Amino acid sequence: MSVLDDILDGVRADLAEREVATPLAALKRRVERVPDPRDALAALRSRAVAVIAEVKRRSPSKGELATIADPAELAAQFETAGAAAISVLTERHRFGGSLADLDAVRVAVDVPLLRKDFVISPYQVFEARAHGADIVLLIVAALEQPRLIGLLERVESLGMTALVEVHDEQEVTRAVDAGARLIGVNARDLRTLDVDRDTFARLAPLLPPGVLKVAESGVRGPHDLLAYAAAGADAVLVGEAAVTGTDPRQTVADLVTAGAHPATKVGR
Ligand SMILES: O=C(O)c1ccccc1NCC(=O)[C@H](O)[C@H](O)COP(=O)(O)O
Repeated sequence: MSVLDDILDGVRADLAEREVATPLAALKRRVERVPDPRDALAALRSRAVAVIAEVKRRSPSKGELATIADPAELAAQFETAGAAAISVLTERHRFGGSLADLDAVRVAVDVPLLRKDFVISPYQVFEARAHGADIVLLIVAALEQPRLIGLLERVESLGMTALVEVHDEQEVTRAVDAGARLIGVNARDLRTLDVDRDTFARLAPLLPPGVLKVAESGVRGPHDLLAYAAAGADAVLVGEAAVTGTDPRQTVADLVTAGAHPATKVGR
């Protein structure tokens, strides 16, 4: 069984429990009471290369990354450092995340929030909005095309932005055909979990003008951000480096500084 299949099994089991605990009708009522979503595309466009900093406790590739006792405080440090958006992993089994983390971070920061999970059902999209998310991750590899299109429409109908994640040329075609306006190229191979930073440079030229391009995974520091910028990234998503350093605020601040005026950025 692939890592993705294993993750999706856990996601389906958890989802079935939550659907019983909180029926969709109740979730929809909650959505009506939360403030409108923030404009994530505008926030990401406001920097030459925006930094999306991630609250990431553990991962299938690295195991335990950080003991994050207070995700709200960590996210506040990311925001103070200049992160344009904050990603919160909410998957439980392999990443140690939760919707409680999303709630805590929502209260602590004003920047757009990404619910980073393995979204396979409209229920999870309503859930993301009910818990204050502005952006929802849709992983092309986890979704048949009609479902990808349906979820993208659902995300946008709730005023949120979909970050549509791709790993290869075929997935780029599917994301573009689905109408994605924010596309993330993830350098981490979902079968081997290896990170190949050249994936972004290979796929970015296939993305149409007007699509905002996010380089996901493998950012160890400013040099990686600058390399992604040189290949055309509008934003980078950084998890491990942001949570494992001794000073998360400084780690993100250094990335933000590098992203403010990159010497080379394709497409600018
Ligand atoms: O991080 C993993 O091991 C992983 C494994 C399988 C599916 C997804 C995975 N990570 C999710 C992400 O996309 C990353 O958390 C994100 O891009 C940040 O990556 P990094 O900066 O390399 O932690």
